[in-house]
Amino acid sequence: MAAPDRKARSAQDTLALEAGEPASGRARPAASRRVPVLLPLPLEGAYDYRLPPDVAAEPGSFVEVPLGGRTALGVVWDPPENPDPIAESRLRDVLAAKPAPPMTPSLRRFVEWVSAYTLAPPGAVLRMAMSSPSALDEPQATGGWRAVHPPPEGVRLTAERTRALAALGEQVMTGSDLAREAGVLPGVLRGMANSGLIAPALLPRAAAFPRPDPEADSPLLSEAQAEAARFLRDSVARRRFEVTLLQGVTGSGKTEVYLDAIAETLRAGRQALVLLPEIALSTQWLSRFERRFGAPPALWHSELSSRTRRVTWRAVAEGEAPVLVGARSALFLPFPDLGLIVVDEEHETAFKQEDGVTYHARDMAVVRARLSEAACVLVSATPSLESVTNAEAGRYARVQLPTRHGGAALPEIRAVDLRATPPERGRFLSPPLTAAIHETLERGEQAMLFLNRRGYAPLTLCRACGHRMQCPNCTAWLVEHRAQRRLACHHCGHVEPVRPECVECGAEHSLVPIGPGVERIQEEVADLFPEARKLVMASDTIPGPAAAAEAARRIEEREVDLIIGTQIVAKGWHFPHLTLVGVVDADLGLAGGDLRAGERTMQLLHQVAGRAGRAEAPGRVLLQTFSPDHPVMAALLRDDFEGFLAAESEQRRPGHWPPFGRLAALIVSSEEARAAERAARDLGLAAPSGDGLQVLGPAPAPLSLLRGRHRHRLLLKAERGMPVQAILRDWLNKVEVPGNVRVQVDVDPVSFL
Ligand SMILES: Nc1ncnc2c1ncn2[C@@H]1O[C@H](COP(=O)(O)OP(=O)(O)OP(=O)(O)O)[C@@H](O)[C@H]1O
Ligand SMILES: [Zn+2]
Repeated sequence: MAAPDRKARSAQDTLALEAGEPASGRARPAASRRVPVLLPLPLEGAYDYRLPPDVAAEPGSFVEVPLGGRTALGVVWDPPENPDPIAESRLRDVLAAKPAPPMTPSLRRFVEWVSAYTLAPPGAVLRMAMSSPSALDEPQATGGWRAVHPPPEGVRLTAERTRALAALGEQVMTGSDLAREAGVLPGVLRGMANSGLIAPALLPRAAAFPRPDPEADSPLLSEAQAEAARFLRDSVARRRFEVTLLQGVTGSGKTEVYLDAIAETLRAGRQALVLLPEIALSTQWLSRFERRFGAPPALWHSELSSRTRRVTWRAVAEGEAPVLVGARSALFLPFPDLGLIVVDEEHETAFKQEDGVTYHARDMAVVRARLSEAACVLVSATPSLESVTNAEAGRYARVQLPTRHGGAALPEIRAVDLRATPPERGRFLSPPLTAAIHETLERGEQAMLFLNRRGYAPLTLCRACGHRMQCPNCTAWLVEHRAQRRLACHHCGHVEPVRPECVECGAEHSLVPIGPGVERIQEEVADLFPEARKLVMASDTIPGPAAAAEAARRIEEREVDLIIGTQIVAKGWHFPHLTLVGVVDADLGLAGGDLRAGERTMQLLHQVAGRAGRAEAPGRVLLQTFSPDHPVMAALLRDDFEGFLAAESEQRRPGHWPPFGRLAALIVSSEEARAAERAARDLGLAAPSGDGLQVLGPAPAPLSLLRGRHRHRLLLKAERGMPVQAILRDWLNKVEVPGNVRVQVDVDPVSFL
């Protein structure tokens, strides 16, 4: 395998001590084979086991093996190129093979690739590919009841029993379904079973996922859409790895275009995977899919029940889930024949996983597509500089949709200069914005106010002593959530009640909220527009799919006049009656100034703006800003996303910043401040050097305390084409890090906190 070193190690070598077992194996007939088994544990590599002749397993098979004193599940891996075997006598036996389709070679290569790229142990990556261990067992048929024919003689048929037999007819039903449908108590069914009227039977295994029909209801595509769709269909039909960047203005109908590519994948009998950044909020997307294909897709995200996970995982492995829509973890599902991967809103930072195995799902989607000989489509109105650069270099194809669908115009974007027309004291909405809301509501249209901050106020300050309410576990202010009467840390979840007095100086009624969150804007709007029906959309008010669907319904059916929301309102929504978008603080994302602050702000504001005027009525957007001349604002006002990216490239290219160079971060953390600092210093002293390489830091992280851990950061910057992983591996090998310190490796970091 690529990454780990597989020095003579066996389950026994490392775990015998722990389990207190003697290191000797039982004698076995010669017909046994030696096989490497990768376990879903953070180990350096696969362990060797002996495969007894009566256990049928091949590379990819899921197997049970002894590990220390217990049994573990693993995957038979591929024989290493340079075997460095441990003694035959010390091998332990594979216990059994699981009745599940073996892991395909392409998924095994993917696990290795992700491990080598991210420096995560291969077993930690494998763990993501074994996310539903119970799916490896044969699906159990559910027990139910059938009617006995002919009914035994002399058994009394009450009205209830007759109803139950009528409800049952010729089918097999579960007891609870039957009782409900016949309107009888379970006791009635027990009596019927005792007297032989009904008998146990197995329910037929229902197809968990109906096949989406590629011809069910395809819309008439516009000329531009049809051309783009043809390009993607051809790409799918070539059955080889290709990446296409599908770039179209907001509301141009990109979704319909890639749904067409999914239809082509279905016709080819292959599977399609769609990655969405916020699957829980994608209710409009799901109903659109169902309309187009006459059946829902399979879903994959962290909130599925374990039963649904099991059924879905198994269906994917058996090729029974033709289209799967999921969060980033769906990349590790066992598709046997993946023909297409779509990454929608490819610019979204939500695709970066920050804990555990640190990977970027967009980038790994490209890798998975390559290893599966599949087409890959990256979709966005505001693509990342990474993807645009790849397209310009010819590594990706690029297809564009320059206009909105159905003749809708793009919204007009204007700045409100807060220096010239400030809000009243203690308020946050300027006169031009409130006037625009007024006009919009008068016309019976909907308005949306965007502020990317949850809660009431981001900072609570004591007027008497100047104390700022801070999280005890993090370098962060506590955010007031007035509705719940508490202060919360948005990093670790710490909450405390709002107190009448200052914790520092004891002064009473001296605490004042500083700055707005969406709750505070809602309060201001309630004051200004008491009649308007309002809806706050933030992750705490829209916690899941049901709430998102209900919010979307209320907006579509015009039960809402004014929407106040955080970044969740920027995502893909299509609200035909929404014509005004007001951005309360357009400068917000520019503070802090990490590498991509400008790009991200541009993308976010462009996406929010894109919610306005998507149907007949024209839309407009007002950006409240203190710096209307900032390049980001200027580009938004000129509607010049391309120009912005070009300028951004020119800034990053000379210094070899991504995507013109590579970055990798080391985050050193410990509950003990001194230990973290010392380890960071040692890593700094051992830092690699050379042409085209630079190490920045160590320095305390901006979030120098997070969940009670003290944090320091180092950043490796390398020119494109340098072997970053090998450099990192050498570097880490040089430094002994004590057990109470964790060093997290983040290749291609997105966050610098
Ligand atoms: N060919 C078509 N026929 C009928 N309706 C269409 C067609 N194409 C797009 N639409 C409709 O136009 C609207 C906008 O399309 P869609 O949401 O796909 O745009 P988008 O490019 O994904 O936008 P965004 O990037 O802003 O999310 C949707 O309501 C969609 O159903
Ligand atoms: Zn905290």
